[in-house]
Amino acid sequence: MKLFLTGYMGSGKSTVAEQLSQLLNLAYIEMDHEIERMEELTIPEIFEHFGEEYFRRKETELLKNTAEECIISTGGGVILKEENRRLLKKGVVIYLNASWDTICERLVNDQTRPLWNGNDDNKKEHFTGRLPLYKETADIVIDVDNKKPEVIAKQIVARLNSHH
Ligand SMILES: Nc1ncnc2c1ncn2[C@@H]1O[C@H](COP(=O)(O)OP(=O)(O)OP(=O)(O)O)[C@@H](O)[C@H]1O
Ligand SMILES: O=C(O)C1=C[C@@H](O)[C@@H](O)[C@H](O)C1
Ligand SMILES: [Mg+2]
Repeated sequence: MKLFLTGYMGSGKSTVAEQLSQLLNLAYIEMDHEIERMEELTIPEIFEHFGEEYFRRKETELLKNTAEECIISTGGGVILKEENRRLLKKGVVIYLNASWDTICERLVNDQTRPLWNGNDDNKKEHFTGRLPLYKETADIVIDVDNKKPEVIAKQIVARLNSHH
């Protein structure tokens, strides 16, 4: 079983992947970290030197090479490419649905996400524009506002048990 965690920047994919990995005793892969490790550069550096298109190609390559039995914490933009959305269908896609207010609270001082920039209107448009893609790709939707990571992980396990 391949479990993909999806959601906007700051929705908690990386945090929840770790909790879920303990509960299910499954290894987890953090796509952003893997790409940073392979490229020997940070994400802001990759975007700065090679551009977003290059980063997106690396994401697709990595998606094609993920192991069968694991949890994959995806990058927030993985749902942008049609090809990626098709690759996600090979596993169970769990969308962490966070509200705009929650995302803003969590990312208020964040400097590590190159696409979290501009004024509030730009950011909100970016967030809103992606929501249909997260929804369309999801097998399971988990609302994450005001929940602790361990609660979210337990809810995911419960939903997986009732998911066929
Ligand atoms: N359930 C939660 N409750 C409170 N804070 C949380 C929760 N989940 C994550 N956070 C905090 O929110 C921030 C973003 O979380 P995280 O890095 O896991 O998000 P992400 O979805 O992996 O983002 P990205 O797509 O940019 O990698 C972190 O500071 C994390 O500690
Ligand atoms: O939402 C996005 O497009 C991104 C999210 C992060 O996880 C990183 O993959 C990168 O900063 C791009
Ligand atoms: Mg992350």
